[in-house]
Amino acid sequence: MAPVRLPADSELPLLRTRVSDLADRALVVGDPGRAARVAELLDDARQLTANREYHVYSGQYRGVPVTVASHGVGAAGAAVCFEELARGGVSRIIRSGTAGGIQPEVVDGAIVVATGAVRADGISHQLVPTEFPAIATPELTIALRAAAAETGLKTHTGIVLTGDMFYPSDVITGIDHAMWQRAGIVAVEMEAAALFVIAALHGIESGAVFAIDGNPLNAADEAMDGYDPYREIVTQAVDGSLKCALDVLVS
Ligand SMILES: O=P(O)(O)O[C@H]1O[C@H](CO)[C@@H](O)[C@H]1O
Ligand SMILES: O=c1cc[nH]c(=O)[nH]1
Repeated sequence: MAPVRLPADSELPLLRTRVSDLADRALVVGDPGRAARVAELLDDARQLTANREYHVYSGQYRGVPVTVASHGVGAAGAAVCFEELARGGVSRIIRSGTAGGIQPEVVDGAIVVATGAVRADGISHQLVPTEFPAIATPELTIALRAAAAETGLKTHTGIVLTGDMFYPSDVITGIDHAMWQRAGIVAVEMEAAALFVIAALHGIESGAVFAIDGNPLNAADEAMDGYDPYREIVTQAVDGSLKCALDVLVS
């Protein structure tokens, strides 16, 4: 079955955006509030739609048309956003999000560029078997790493872990962060694997850059009791990673 491409005059069922209003390049973020803040950085920005967790804007960045869309928390809902953008003809998608550090040196305020993602999410296995790797487009990864280095913030590059569990249950811990630390995983988040897999299946480009908002193992806080992503040090890294994502999106 060839990847679906929708006609320009159709509307994406859940993003509720007309295909003809989409730019060729899209920045995706989890938080609708962050999408609104990114829209303020664009010229001629206009909000196309706000349906469920999906808030969609189009505008121009450095003279290049771009779309910004929020996808919410979790790979299954985010996959709807990524799939509809691809069906609508978007050919480059970059995710800019927050993530927790897994290696001891990956701490608050740093930027992480993902080379690929561990597929510990629930949706990507239903799209293609586990043996299929979740990898970012190498050219975008290299460009994101160079852009991150320019921010002056501490940056790391490597494989991230995409999981569905943010808060562990008190019955059993669902993700063995220490094991993934031993395997060299840099950071943990919840949507990148779905993006990389869906983009690969559609034959389009994808990349991801993250602001680190904590380190559950360093803090001995796998229960995430002390989680606070709204501190100034995290906001600076979020702004830095958004700028990297936009610069590479239009490069
Ligand atoms: O900051 P965003 O892009 O939402 O990304 C991260 O933050 C959320 C959890 O707080 C998850 O969506 C995770 O992937
Ligand atoms: O999934 C996530 C996102 C941000 N920070 C974390 O620790 N985990």
